[in-house]
Amino acid sequence: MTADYVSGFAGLIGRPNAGKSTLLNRLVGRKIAIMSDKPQTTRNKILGVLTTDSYQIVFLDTPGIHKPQHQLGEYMVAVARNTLAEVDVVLYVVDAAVSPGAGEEYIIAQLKEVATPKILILNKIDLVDAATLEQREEFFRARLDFKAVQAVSALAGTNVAALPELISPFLPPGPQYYPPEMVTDQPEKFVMAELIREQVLRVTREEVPHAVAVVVEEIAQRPNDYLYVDAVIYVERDSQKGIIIGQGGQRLKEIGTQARQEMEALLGSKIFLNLRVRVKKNWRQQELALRQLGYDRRLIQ
Ligand SMILES: Nc1nc2c(ncn2[C@@H]2O[C@H](COP(=O)(O)OP(=O)(O)OP(=O)(O)O)[C@@H](O)[C@H]2O)c(=O)[nH]1
Repeated sequence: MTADYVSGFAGLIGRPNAGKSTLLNRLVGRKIAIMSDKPQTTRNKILGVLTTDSYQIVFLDTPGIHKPQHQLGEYMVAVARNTLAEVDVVLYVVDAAVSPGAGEEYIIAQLKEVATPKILILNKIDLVDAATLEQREEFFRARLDFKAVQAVSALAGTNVAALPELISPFLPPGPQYYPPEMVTDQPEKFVMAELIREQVLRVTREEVPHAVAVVVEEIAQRPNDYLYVDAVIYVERDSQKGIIIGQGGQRLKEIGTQARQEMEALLGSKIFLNLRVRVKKNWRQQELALRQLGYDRRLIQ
């Protein structure tokens, strides 16, 4: 690792079907984004990590941003926008084979609100001719200021290798957040956290807004094929803690039971879930995600 090492976060954004997962699989070189068939109501997920001798790029999903506001609630839109503002660079992936419509205009409007450097990725060039590609580039350039535009075919792998070199100039000096051998994060932890969070939202409905984060702190193998899972539900206020726990702990019990059953179905093993609720004012998803992997950003910076 060199003294001028850079590392940071690249936020991926794009309409469903633009090819984000395919691109990430190409970039990081392994099948990832395992939750892609779930509705995109999730918080940012770390999709993958690309580590070289001179930089480390952590790819973050920015879910929700492509959805119309009324489906999401203002809070979620604000969270998505905060992510875009917090990452070091935004990768906007578009399907060059289709004419940009209202969905793209919506994303463009969101991106206009943030000052983060943006890179446009025109995907699926294997399906379009040169004139169309030029038209698409003009369309997007006329609407947003991009630091770079790269035409790729995520499926065929064309030009994908050029992307990291376009991204790395926008990363600040920083440490390797993740061990170099780690291609993706620990997906099972993220999946489990997500399953718990879904149950929290389901059981509490409108009472607790989306101010909930879940961190799976430990997964341990126990005798008789049991997996011990230790998880914390973070909320921002004491009142929210009360809502989640419920009368006599009833709600927390329901959340835990449902989440455990889903985990068991997904992982095919028996699970003992130890679930707690903690109040943490102004939690930030990136910090929690790093913590989930055993890193404390405050300690390593
Ligand atoms: N021809 C062609 N097809 C592509 C390319 N990249 C992705 N696809 C296809 O487009 C479809 C959508 O790709 P995904 O990677 O799942 O898209 P996504 O943006 O992750 O979609 P969501 O999960 O809905 O957000 C899949 O059928 C891919 O095989 C490409 O470069 N060329």
